Amino acid sequence: MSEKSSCACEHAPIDAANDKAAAPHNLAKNESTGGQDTQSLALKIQNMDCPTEEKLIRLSLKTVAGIAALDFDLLNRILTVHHTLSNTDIIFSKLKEIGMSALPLPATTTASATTQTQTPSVSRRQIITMSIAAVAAFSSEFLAWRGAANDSLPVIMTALIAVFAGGIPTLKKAWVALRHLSLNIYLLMATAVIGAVAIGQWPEAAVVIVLFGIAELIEAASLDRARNAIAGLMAHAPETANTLQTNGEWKDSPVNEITLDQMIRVRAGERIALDGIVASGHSSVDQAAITGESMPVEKRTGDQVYAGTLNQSGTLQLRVSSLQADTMLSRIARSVQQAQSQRAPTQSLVDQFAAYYTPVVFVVALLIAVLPPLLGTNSWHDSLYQALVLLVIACPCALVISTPVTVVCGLALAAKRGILIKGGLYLEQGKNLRLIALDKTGTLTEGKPSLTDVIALAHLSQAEILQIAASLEAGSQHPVAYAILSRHAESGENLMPVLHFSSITASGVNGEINGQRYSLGNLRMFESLNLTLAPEVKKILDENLAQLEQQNKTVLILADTRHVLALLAVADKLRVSSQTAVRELQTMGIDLVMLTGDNAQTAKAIAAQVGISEVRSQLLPEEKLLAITQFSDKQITGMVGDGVNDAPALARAHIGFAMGAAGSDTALETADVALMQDDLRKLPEFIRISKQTARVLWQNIGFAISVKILFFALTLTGHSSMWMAVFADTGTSLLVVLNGLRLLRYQVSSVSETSSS
Ligand SMILES: Nc1ncnc2c1ncn2[C@@H]1O[C@H](COP(=O)(O)OP(=O)(O)OP(=O)(O)O)[C@@H](O)[C@H]1O
Ligand SMILES: [Cu+]
Repeated sequence: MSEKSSCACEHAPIDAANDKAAAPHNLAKNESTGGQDTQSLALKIQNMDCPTEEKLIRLSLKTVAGIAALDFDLLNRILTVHHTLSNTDIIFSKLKEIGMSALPLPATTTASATTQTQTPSVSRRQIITMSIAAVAAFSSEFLAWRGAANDSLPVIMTALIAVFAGGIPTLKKAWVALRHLSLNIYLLMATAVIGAVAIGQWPEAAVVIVLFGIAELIEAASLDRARNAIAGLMAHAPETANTLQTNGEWKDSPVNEITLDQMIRVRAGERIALDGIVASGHSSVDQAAITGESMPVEKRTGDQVYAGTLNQSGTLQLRVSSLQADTMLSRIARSVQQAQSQRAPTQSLVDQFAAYYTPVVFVVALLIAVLPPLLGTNSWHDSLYQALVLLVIACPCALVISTPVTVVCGLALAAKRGILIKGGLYLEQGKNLRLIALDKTGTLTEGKPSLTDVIALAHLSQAEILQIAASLEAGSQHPVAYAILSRHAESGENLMPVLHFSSITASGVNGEINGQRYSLGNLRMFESLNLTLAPEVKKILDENLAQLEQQNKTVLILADTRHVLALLAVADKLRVSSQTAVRELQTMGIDLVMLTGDNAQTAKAIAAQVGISEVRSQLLPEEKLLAITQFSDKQITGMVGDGVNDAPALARAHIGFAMGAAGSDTALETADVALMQDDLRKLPEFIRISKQTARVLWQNIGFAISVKILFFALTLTGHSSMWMAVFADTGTSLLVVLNGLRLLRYQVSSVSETSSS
């Protein structure tokens, strides 16, 4: 065998490198195509189930010039071909050659493909023919056991029926593999069966191939379940919605025909079909499908509601705010789907192991077949038989299949709980987190501060101060601006026009109102103005500043070009859940550090309230980034933020968590792990899911390897038979898949949940 024999079975490990290149973000331009625009063709391949088929497809498409990369999503049976071809017919004919029929999918709807109900992998016909094969195979074995010769006519006849009814798909796939000089489980099976026949072991041949066929069917059926774990996330949104027609009547229409800004009506007890803004009505909505949060949320006019969530009490009229493919629910499904097509580290490890394991066993089998008879220590017949048994256990199937199934189930479990993980890598790394840096505003606190004090230090009245401050803040997105603007809105006054507005990150805002230049911001900003203050003003300013900070408030200074005009103070509330989360994380042995742009006094006070001892305050965004860089050089570091102006720090951390992702697109996109709910307790929950996934992963790997070792030993000492090996091999595959699926039912019970409910 050529270089291909190094990747004998299943998941072709040589392709691990290609997979990196095929990751969607690296694809925009492909070097090998000289910068030409690469197009993507998404194909649904109904009979692409198993990693072996991935290998075959790669081999067969490798020869086509103009194909840049291949993306495999085996679980959803979607192959994405990135190419520069003007005519894609060649792809279809190449696939046909290896017995695969491909159906093109519109490139943008790969996500909604998950929403379609999948045709089950195992048809009724397959079950019936397999049953016939099973009966025939066991009759053959039975006849032989009752004393008929292994190569007597009735035994051969029943064995042949078994092979024809149950073995044809296996033999066919083996033939394709042979033609492409690739060694896979089907070829091994076929070799074993033909070998058995050659040495006159007809019943053995029949039983082996039928057992293998049955196991393949069961495995396909259980993979369906893993597949549905993700499709199940999408099953929640209804396919039709009650929409307002132009003639004023309400009519049910299919969701994919509904356009933006159309009005839809959702009655109590119905699921919402599309994302929208409540236009009228009042109800409580169960948002578990999106946030994993079990408590219903009150919704009234102006509130955002999501597709897939359950309207519990009143009728709601909504203005549709996103099309079916763009709903939060679709984006979650798409994100999980993308996550699972990227290989997790353990998977690459396992693939690498498989790359060595199989050829080694193959060589050993060869030696066992040839050496003892040549040395005269064993007969040709027995040696050949032993070698064939070894071939059966040469297949690392169980090992290779268990990892992706387990990871997918872990991802699906987390998604169900409102934790969106962007790749198996983060799921695996979660358990290794040693330090987590937390942003203060919007992460530990609610991020919705309210204005508590307005202290005039010059000639302006409180109302005038508020009006100037609010006008300046109108152009800012900062939570502080929100506090000032919402207080101003209550006064009913108008905002004044601002010229030359600028907003300085982590400092404040400035601009010109009625010909006068003003600035509003923290002490840093004020000091940069370099005002010379009269000693008595300076004294009053310092006293007030100290006093407000003593009360743990964030203080802003309003000044014009010559005078300090006022102090404004805002205070933010700690989230109730933060304290519990902090305690849980500390119990897990994780160090916590609070990073904030706010003043030292307030920062320290908030940290003390939640129980965090290490605080870094008055940080600029680049200083936050620097801190994260230092932390992550030393240990596995996580960073939690809202994703708005801490995106670089989130990206630098090993795992960047964004809070409240259901409300913010940036958060959803920048984070490695998006917590859909504004609840820090999702963090320990994520770590627990990560630990449980790792546990199942290693159980599976340990189990699969032990069975292999056991059979290796049994075979070398002449204690195993071929059907035992098949049984062990396929049985192991099955058990590891089922063990992986168990994750879906894992109860992520947490201390905080039981104590707070
Ligand atoms: N638009 C603004 N108006 C007034 N002051 C501002 C504005 N933006 C920032 N500041 C001041 O700069 C400080 C630092 O801001 P920054 O956004 O870095 O951190 P933060 O929101 O206070 O806290 P965290 O870093 O925990 O999110 C704020 O505490 C506030 O005093
Ligand atoms: Cu295999």
